[in-house]
Order: sequence, then structure tokens, then C-alpha cells
Amino acid sequence: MVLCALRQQVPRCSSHCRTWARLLQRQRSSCVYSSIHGFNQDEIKEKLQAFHGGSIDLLKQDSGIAVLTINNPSRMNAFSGSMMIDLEERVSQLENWPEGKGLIVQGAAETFCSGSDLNAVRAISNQQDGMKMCMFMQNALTRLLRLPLISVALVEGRALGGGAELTTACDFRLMEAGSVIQFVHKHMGLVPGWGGAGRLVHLVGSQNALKLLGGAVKVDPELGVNIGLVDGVLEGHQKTEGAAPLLQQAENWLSRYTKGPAPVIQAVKKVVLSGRELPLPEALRTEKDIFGTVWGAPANLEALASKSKHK
Ligand SMILES: CC[C@@H](C(=O)O)C(=O)SCCNC(=O)CCNC(=O)[C@H](O)C(C)(C)COP(=O)(O)OP(=O)(O)OC[C@H]1O[C@@H](n2cnc3c(N)ncnc32)[C@H](O)[C@@H]1OP(=O)(O)O
Repeated sequence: MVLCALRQQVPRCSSHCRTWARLLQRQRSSCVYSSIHGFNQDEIKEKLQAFHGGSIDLLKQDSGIAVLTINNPSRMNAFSGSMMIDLEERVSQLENWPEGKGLIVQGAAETFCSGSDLNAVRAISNQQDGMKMCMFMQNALTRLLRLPLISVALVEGRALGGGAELTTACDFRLMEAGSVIQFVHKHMGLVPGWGGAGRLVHLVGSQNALKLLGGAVKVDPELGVNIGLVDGVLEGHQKTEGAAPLLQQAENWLSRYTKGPAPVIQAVKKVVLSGRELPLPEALRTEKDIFGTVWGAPANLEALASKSKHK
């Protein structure tokens, strides 16, 4: 219906213009929850703001690869309330980055993230606030996964609870030798609430997801690779002499997918995203729209002019 309204506003617009209106509309509907689900973002933000500490830091690099750092070392990078708000703001900044191609999500001080800050969790342990926090984080992490950037979680040390869920909101996961991903929710009398269960099933299948959640299994790099959760293992730079710093290793790993012009890399991510999330007929129509943005565009014309061969 909103799309119809958009079309009515631009009746004489070219088909290219309509394509963009549709893409824009899709980007806006990136959230899972809005007011029609009884979700009031400002209300929960006000509540979360009371639990401060730590930060989510964003570094956009000229290479088109950004680094998002979960930074709360005194609590093993647990998410305070203000960090949840930070995350949402950083995602907004990344949604508006035309030069962007890739994203690395890492933790500060040699560990990934130990989930929600338990001090905040204790303070908002009532049902209503828990639901609001859950909807806020599902929205933020869904938008993170839907960014038109190829994203990778760089897991060093531990990714526990919400930290494990965060890894599933990236396209890829890299683990340092000796690191652990663990959905500890069962031990906390919980199940994932940041969308981690749904995404985990997509990544490893329902049998493996049931084992990981039901057993709160410690996933080491070997198990992670075997079940398809983990896409690469990095050498521990402190234990292996001569190994490059982890972030450098992750950038090298990602660069094979981010080589090329930003509009093309973003289009690659968008077609995969639509195939991953939409029913086939709609995915095909979206693919056509995205194809329309690269066909005849500078990178395409340049490649045609260079008569390149793919040997
Ligand atoms: C909805 C909830 C769910 C979700 O969001 O999906 C969650 O995420 S719930 C949180 C799940 N995480 C945990 O339960 C982690 C609990 N912590 C630990 O198991 C351990 O602290 C550790 C992460 C394995 C690290 O152990 P160790 O190396 O021995 O260090 P310390 O235990 O001394 O930790 C250092 C320091 O950090 C504090 N810390 C760690 N995690 C959290 C956390 N999630 N929230 C708040 N604080 C945390 C820990 O208390 C220590 O602080 P001090 O005691 O002040 O030194």
C-alpha cells in the first residue's frame, strides 16, 4: 500500500526512478517491528539510555571496508543499553554510505562480546521491557544483516549469548584459533531473542541449531567449520609467530569479495539478500530491479569496452 502511494506521487517518473522508489521503500521496511506491532522506538531508547557504559565505534576506511568495534572491555564487551542505541545509530550511518563495500564486526581488547550487560538485564527483567529490548535489537540486527555491504564477524576470544547472536547477523564468520561461540541462553533460562535462533537455523539447519541451543554447545573453530557456521579460521597472532594482526587477516580474507566498484559489490549483496529472504517470484522481480541499476552503468560499460577475457 505504501508502495502504491509512492507510485502515485511519481506518476510521470521514468522506470529507473520507479525502481529506485521501490528499492528505497524496501530499505525503509528493513525493520521487523514498527508502530503497527505496538513498538515505540523512542520509548525503549529512553529506557536503554539509563544503562550506560561502553560504546560501538565505527571506522569507515577509504578501502570501502568499515570496522565496527564493540567496545566495553571491563565487561568483556557486554552490551549496555547505550551501546544498543549506539549500534542502531552506526547501522543508520552504514545504510547511508555510497562508497561502502564491506564491514568487519569485531570486539575490543581481544574478545568478541559476552552478550547483554547482565546489570541491565537484571534491571529490565520484567516481561514488558524485555520484549521491547528484544524488538529493538531484532530491528537493529536485521538492518545490520540487510546492509548492502558484505559483512564478516571477526570472533576473537568469546562470543556468548547475545554476542553469539550478533555473529549470525553478519554474512560470514571468521574465528581465531582458540576462540569460542556459545549460545549460553539455555543456561540463563532463556532462548535467543535478538533473532539469533531464526538466523542460526538458516545457517546450519534445524538439527544443528537444536544441538547448539539445546546443549549450549561451545563451538570451537573446527566444529564451526564442520557445521557451516564458520567460514574461515585465522591464526592466533599472539601464539603463531609471524602471523599478521587478526584485523589485517580478516581484511585480507574479505578483500576477495570486496574487490571492484562499490555499486557492483552492493548489487551482489542485494541480489543474494533478496534470494535469501524473499519468495522466489518476488526475489526474481527484485533481481531484475537491481540488475537495472548496474546494466549500462560505468563499471559495465568499462568492462565491455576493455573486451575482458575471463581465463
Ligand atoms: C537476553 C539475554 C541474552 C541475550 O542478550 O541474548 C544474553 O546475552 S545474557 C548474557 C550472556 N552472557 C553471560 O552470561 C556472560 C557471563 N560472564 C561470563 O561467563 C564470564 O564473565 C566470561 C565472559 C566467560 C569471562 O570470564 P573471565 O575471563 O573469568 O572474566 P570475568 O568473569 O572476571 O569477567 C570480567 C568482568 O566482565 C564482567 N562481565 C562479563 N560478562 C558480562 C556480562 N554479560 N554482563 C556484565 N558484566 C559482564 C564480569 O562480571 C567481570 O566484571 P568484574 O567482576 O567487575 O571484574
